[in-house]
Amino acid sequence: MESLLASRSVRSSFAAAAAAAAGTRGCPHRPSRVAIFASAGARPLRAGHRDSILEVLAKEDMLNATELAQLENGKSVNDIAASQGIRIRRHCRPTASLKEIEEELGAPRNILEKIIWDKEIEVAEGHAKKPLKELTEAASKAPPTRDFYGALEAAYKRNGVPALIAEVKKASPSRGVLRENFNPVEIAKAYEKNGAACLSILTDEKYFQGSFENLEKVRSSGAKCPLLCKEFVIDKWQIYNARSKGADAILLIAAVLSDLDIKYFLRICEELRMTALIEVHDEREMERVLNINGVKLIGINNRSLETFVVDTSNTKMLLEKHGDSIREKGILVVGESGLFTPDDVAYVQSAGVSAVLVGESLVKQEDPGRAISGLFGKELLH
Ligand SMILES: O=P(O)(O)OC[C@@H](O)[C@@H](O)c1c[nH]c2ccccc12
Repeated sequence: MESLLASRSVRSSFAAAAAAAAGTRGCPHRPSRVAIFASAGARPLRAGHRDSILEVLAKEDMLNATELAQLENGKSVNDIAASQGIRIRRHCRPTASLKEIEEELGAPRNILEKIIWDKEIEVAEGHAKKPLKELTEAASKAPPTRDFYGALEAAYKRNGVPALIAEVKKASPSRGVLRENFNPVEIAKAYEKNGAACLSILTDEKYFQGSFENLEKVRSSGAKCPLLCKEFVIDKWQIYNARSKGADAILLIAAVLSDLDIKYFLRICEELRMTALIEVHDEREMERVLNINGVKLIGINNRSLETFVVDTSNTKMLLEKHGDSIREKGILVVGESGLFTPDDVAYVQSAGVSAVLVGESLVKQEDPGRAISGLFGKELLH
């Protein structure tokens, strides 16, 4: 499997084969991806069909790791995910109507699956508007990244309380609109002034009322903190897009991504010098992620993205079990969601987190900057 991830050599040999296949020349970008997706979800592809699609996709550098494995082994993307305990399915049909998708897979099982099904369509549209090649060029010209991991580590040492990743978040599917009068740059500046180590910018529009425009605005406003792009990443296109708009770090959600995709996306992050925050929610996801080399930052989400239930004891439970191997590997842990009081912060700190990711309890207050000292019970120093 590891050889699949040697993406450059795999891709260049595929690309050479594809270049020889005159019939594929000039093949429009989107239909080729659609062709694979049309049969990627549930059924393996016929060998001949598979090989020609593989050539086209490889030529255009459009495969993610799990798709490549699926094409090579004849296993469906959803089978590969399910074998790792992933409950979120892909429809792999970005041009189909919701009705057609639901005829095949039934209704989405939960909100996270719904978000991902919409994201598949959004990403396909993004590909069509801005080919990957354009984005990789833009990403290579973006100003250098800031050290997200280093900023968290330093802030924890400096303040003796978990470093703060303060989230610029207008709304969420579980809580609705959190702040009517929402100015992302003002909020980001207030967070920074009051000691946030890093900022998290929600970019999902449909469910969180975020945007890449917000990310760009905060980056160009003179904010110095490293920025996390808070997205539902399912495709490397999104990582290059985030980098080209100034992100220093990106969220990867283990409930959504197969091991192979996490490994592949980690490589891309490394290449772009970005930090990956890998989010887990349960025991199985934690075990999977701890078996992946190169993971430096793990977020434990106290909120289930499938049921919205928030339970901070989740962080404690997972760290009681895995704290030793996490420390051995030098991984920093971020406690995510549902933190409102100094007691909440102290609780996750005693469980072993070095950083916290907080949105609602800050953004809902009149002055989100001042809310920081309320959350920690003291002022944070820069
Ligand atoms: O607003 P809260 O409860 O403080 O949570 C912030 C952050 O943890 C939450 O927004 C979050 C954590 N993981 C996510 C994944 C996608 C979207 C949002 C999230």
